[in-house]
Amino acid sequence: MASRPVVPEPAPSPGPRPLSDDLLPDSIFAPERSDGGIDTDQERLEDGDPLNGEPGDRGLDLSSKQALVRPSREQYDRLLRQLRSRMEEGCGDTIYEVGLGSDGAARGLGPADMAAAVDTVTSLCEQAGADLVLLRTRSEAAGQVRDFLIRRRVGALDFLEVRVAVVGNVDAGKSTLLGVLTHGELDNGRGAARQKLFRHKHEMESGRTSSVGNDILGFDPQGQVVNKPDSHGGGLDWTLICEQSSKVITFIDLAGHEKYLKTTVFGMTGHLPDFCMLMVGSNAGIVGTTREHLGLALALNVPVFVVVTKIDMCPAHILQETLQLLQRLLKSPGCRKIPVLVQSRDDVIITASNFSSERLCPIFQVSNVSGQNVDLLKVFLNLLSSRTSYQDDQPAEFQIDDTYSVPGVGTVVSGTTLRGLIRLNDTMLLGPDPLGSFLSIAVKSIHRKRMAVKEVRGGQTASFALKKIKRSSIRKGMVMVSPCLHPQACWEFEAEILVLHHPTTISPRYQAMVHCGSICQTATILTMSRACLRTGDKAAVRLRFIKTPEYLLRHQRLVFREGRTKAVGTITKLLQSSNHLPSNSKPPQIKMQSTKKVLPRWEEGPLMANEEAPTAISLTATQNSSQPTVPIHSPGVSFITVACAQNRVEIGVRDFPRQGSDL
Ligand SMILES: Nc1nc2c(ncn2[C@@H]2O[C@H](COP(=O)(O)OP(=O)(O)OP(=O)(O)O)[C@@H](O)[C@H]2O)c(=O)[nH]1
Repeated sequence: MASRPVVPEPAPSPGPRPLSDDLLPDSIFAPERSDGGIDTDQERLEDGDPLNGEPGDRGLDLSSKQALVRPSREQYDRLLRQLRSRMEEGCGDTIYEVGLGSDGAARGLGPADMAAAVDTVTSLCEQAGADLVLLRTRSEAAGQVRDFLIRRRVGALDFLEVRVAVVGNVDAGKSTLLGVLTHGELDNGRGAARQKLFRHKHEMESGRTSSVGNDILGFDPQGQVVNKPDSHGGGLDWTLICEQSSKVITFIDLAGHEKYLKTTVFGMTGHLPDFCMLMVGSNAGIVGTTREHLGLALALNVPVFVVVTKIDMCPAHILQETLQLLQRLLKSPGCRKIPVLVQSRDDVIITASNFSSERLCPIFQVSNVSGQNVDLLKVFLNLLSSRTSYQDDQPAEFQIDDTYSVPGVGTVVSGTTLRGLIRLNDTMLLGPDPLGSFLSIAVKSIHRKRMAVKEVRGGQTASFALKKIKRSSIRKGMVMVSPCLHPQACWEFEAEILVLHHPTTISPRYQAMVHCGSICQTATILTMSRACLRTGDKAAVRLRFIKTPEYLLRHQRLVFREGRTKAVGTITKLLQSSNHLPSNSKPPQIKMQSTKKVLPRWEEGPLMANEEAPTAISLTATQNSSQPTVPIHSPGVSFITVACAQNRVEIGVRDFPRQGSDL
């Protein structure tokens, strides 16, 4: 560790700088300041985002560029706390500027001061368990300014994870760019690079992505790409990549064609992307689903960056036209973005440092055939930080976005850990089933990106092998949560929605698909705060799922969609808890298995038999009982059959007075 300089001078702390005009790269996209285009200092402070490090430091003089040159012991400690908190905010990494202050003094440090400041930063990184990589050095009025990437050191089986959803119209070059990035080989302009990514035969034949695909790109602590395709099959060894990486970018490759829109919406909501990479073919321009995909990212508050492809084959004036159209679209009142054309490594560092503001929208221009600017995109990807910060002490929640049956392993579920920590052999509650119940389940093994691990944290994707459960019992949209959360499923909820598009009017009883996290189920509008809704209208609505109850959270974003009709919104209230059948449904066929060996008992609960004449009824189940607690085939009792443990169990449903539970 470098020695700690101790000289009593005011210690500033180089925190994230608000973007100023002179920092913006020269761009055809001059940011509009009239609509508050760039965050001012005042805005940032009002947002609760301190100008320099911790809020507690605000009253101290932390503004001098000399801060890192000769800090006192107390100042050093404060700088260390500030660095740790910035790394936490950045989910493991942060960009650190040396030689800049916010006190108005001329920028830059002389050689001796710069060397001392770098010593201090190196020492701080040692203390914080982080690696330091120089990103760039630039000359300013009073000397040099250096930008460093500081990244938390990770263990052999750990890596920082960032998810990027890849969207854009058909033929924009999405799969091709991912092939080029992850396999390190350029395209031939006729679809060679994308072949390695397609998962289905029909995709190989048609050249169209139809499913949600995952590809990974690993970076070592120095920011070098670690992906090395196998020389025989051209496949990637995910385990090797994860072992060598300090950061892994997971690309969620989504379909461009309109007929796969449902899958694309599911990818954007269910896979929880940190960022959205919108791809635009420079020759085709803003066509097809481009606007729709951009709108979806904006509706879900996912920061967007744009990659314009095929610049090798596009005449200059068409490229300019596409870029100008993009500028207009991004600056329009519906988007309110600040487009920034990225043309150099400096531009990359500036835009990456300020990208988390969600207002900035970097635009890259690349060729997958010549490889032009692909390296700039790689540098940018390495600098992206996850947006999901985690705390291990929160109760764990995991949302399931896919299920598998793996020979020799059994049932496997994949998805995203929303919060908390899940360890091997932990017991979680899996559900809800069609009756809104949750089942106790043990985690047999855990994989992150095909690599066996012992635990996963909030913000990380993972696959769990589960004990004693059939794949058919699990569906996308279910969750696994910590038992201490006492999860409840709900049939009905209230949401504030904004109608983005509808050809006519929406009124009560209208049905559409609700996408919320990995939930994807039709719901009916029961009531609305307005008589009818048209494009652009906002309303509070009450919705009811038509098939099964779901596990929802207040403040979750949702997309309400049917054909070209789209609304977005936020859940404001959860209305009904579990064990409520939908008003118009038959008793569901339950496939869930119970691992409990205890004899199921009568359970009280108000099930809605039908909406007109709600009747309190009750359920009973017997498991290999020679003396069932209820005469099973008595008149007036209807039956459904459920699987319960390894045995068939009959559940009788009949009219049953609320008070008389002593059957
Ligand atoms: N010349 C040139 N061709 C490109 C470039 N990028 C992609 N292509 C070609 O464009 C075609 C379409 O690329 P894809 O990667 O399949 O497009 P996509 O956006 O994934 O399309 P969907 O999967 O249908 O949504 C392929 O033939 C590629 O070879 C590029 O930068 N330059």
